[in-house]
Parts: sequence; structure tokens; C-alpha cells
Amino acid sequence: MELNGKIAVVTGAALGIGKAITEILLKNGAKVALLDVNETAGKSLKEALDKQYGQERTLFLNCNVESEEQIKAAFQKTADNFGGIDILCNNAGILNETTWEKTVSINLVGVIRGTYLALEHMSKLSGGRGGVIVNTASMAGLGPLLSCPVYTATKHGVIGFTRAMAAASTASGYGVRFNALCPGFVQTDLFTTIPSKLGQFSHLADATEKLAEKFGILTVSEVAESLLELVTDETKNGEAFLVFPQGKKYVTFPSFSS
Ligand SMILES: NC(=O)C1=CN([C@@H]2O[C@H](COP(=O)(O)OP(=O)(O)OC[C@H]3O[C@@H](n4cnc5c(N)ncnc54)[C@H](O)[C@@H]3O)[C@@H](O)[C@H]2O)C=CC1
Ligand SMILES: CCCCCC(=O)CC\C=C/C=C/C=C/[C@@H](O)[C@@H](O)CCCC(=O)O
Repeated sequence: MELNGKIAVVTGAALGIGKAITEILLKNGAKVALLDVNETAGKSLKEALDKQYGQERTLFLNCNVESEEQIKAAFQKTADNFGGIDILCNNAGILNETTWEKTVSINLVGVIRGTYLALEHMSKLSGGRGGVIVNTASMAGLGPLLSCPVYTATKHGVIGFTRAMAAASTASGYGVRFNALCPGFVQTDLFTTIPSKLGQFSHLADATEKLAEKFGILTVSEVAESLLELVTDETKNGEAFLVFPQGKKYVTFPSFSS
């Protein structure tokens, strides 16, 4: 997919991986709606991006992915302002094993909610142009992270949802591709605040720290480069793309077809 002039929505766009995704999409010619609950960071990022790309290329919209109403309004504003939606990056996520219901609500329910509402604009069956949806999962969506079982569950859920939606889209003719981005540890606020977020599993923080030392830590730019690959390569649908410091690969799952 050629990105020039395409319209993208990124959730959790104000900081971390979402910010890097926003920047790489802009660099490659897309217009981007930045959705985030952090209004201060979001507005300050938009100001910086306006200087580099011009104020017509971005929109900042205060939007909590836990709210159906807010997502609906943000997508409508994006479509009205830019003329449709071609790309959705469901990226917003948290790690908190104490307020674990909120972790499920943002990381998994938020992705499902965002996807269904975006399809109303993107699916060829409802007058859209088709496009691509990339969900930020995690390496913890492919294998268990012992210090955060609920976070692990949400990321496994995101990968399962993405793969099923890809198959549903092909079978139904939505014209929308679905892929999951699965990074290892990444240098962001979410990663650096881990010890205080593990709740009843805080005694396992050291084990996770050792794992991060063993695997290494990615930069947000490395993750954004991989996102770009998933967005632009039109052959990719239903993929889980594992990205870690030693390299990246498309994950092979067991096949149950005879
Ligand atoms: N940092 C890491 O090691 C890894 C992170 N991930 C995933 O990447 C995604 C982004 O994480 P990071 O950039 O690391 O986190 P971060 O904490 O640096 O940034 C997250 C952004 O999402 C926003 N956000 C949080 N809750 C929101 C909500 N309810 N609605 C809208 N926006 C919301 C925050 O305000 C923030 O701007 C998450 O889904 C995370 O699970 C995946 C693998 C590794
Ligand atoms: C608690 C930190 C979460 C940070 C946010 C993430 O999403 C990072 C996820 C990164 C890596 C996950 C790795 C999971 C690996 C396990 O399934 C297993 O392969 C580990 C094997 C143990 C070992 O090799 O020592």
C-alpha cells in the first residue's frame, strides 16, 4: 500500500510506540489522527508535528478507547476532516495487574471496539475503501510472561482476534487486512514503570528484568519500522509479526486443516 495521502488513525498516539508509529506514517506521506487520553502530551506532540509537516496533516483527538461514544466521535471527526479512514493502528495499551479489569478493558475490549467501529468507515461492505488494521499485541501474546498473567491474556486475545478477523474479512469481502505487531521489550514509560504495576506478582519483577536483559530492549523506532512493513506489504493478512532486538519474523502457527 502506497502511503501518500492515506488517512490513518493511531490510538495511544501521544507517547511511546504510538508516537513513533505516528511519526513514521507522517514521514511516509499519510495524514494521521492522533487519539489519546493524555491531552497534554497529545497537544504538545501535535504542535511539534505541525512545525515539521504543517497543521493540515494531523488531528489530535482526546479519546479513551474504553468509551464507545468517544471512539465513534473521533472516527467520525477523522473521516469528516480528512475524507475517510484507510489505516487503523489499535495501539493504546496499559500494564496493570492490580486494576486488571481495566487492563482487559483497554488492551482487548478497546481493540475489538475500535475495530468494529472503524469497519463502519473502512469496510467495502459499508461504503469504505478497504485498508489495513494493525493491532499492537506483544511477544507476551505468543508466550507467557509470568509476572503479568492478565496482560499476557489480553495480548494472546489480541492475536486471536486479529487472525480471526483477517479470515472473516477475506471470507466476507471487507477489503481490510488485519495484522498483529508483536514486539519484545521496548524502551517506553510502560516498560520502565513495570515494578509498580505487577500487584500480587511483584515478587516476580526480577525474573522479568532478567528476561529483558536476556532478550534486549528495542527502541520505538525499530517497532515503528516493523509496523510500516505490515501496513505497506499488501500480501500480509492475518500475520503475527514478532519483533525483537535479534531480528523479526512472521510467526508460524499450527495448522488444523487436513
Ligand atoms: N513497552 C513495551 O515493552 C511493549 C509495549 N507493547 C504494547 O505497545 C502498546 C503501546 O505501549 P507503550 O508505547 O509501551 O506504552 P506507553 O505507556 O509509553 O504509551 C501508551 C499510550 O497510550 C495511551 N493510553 C493509555 N490508555 C489509553 C486509553 N484508555 N485510551 C487511549 N489512549 C490510552 C497513553 O496515554 C500513552 O500515550 C501497548 O499496547 C503495549 O501493550 C507491546 C510490547 C512491548
Ligand atoms: C512485564 C513487562 C511487560 C512489558 C511489555 C511487553 O509487552 C513486553 C513483552 C516482552 C517479552 C515477552 C516475552 C515472553 C516470553 C515467554 O513466553 C518465554 O518465552 C520466556 C522463556 C523464559 C526464558 O527463556 O528464560
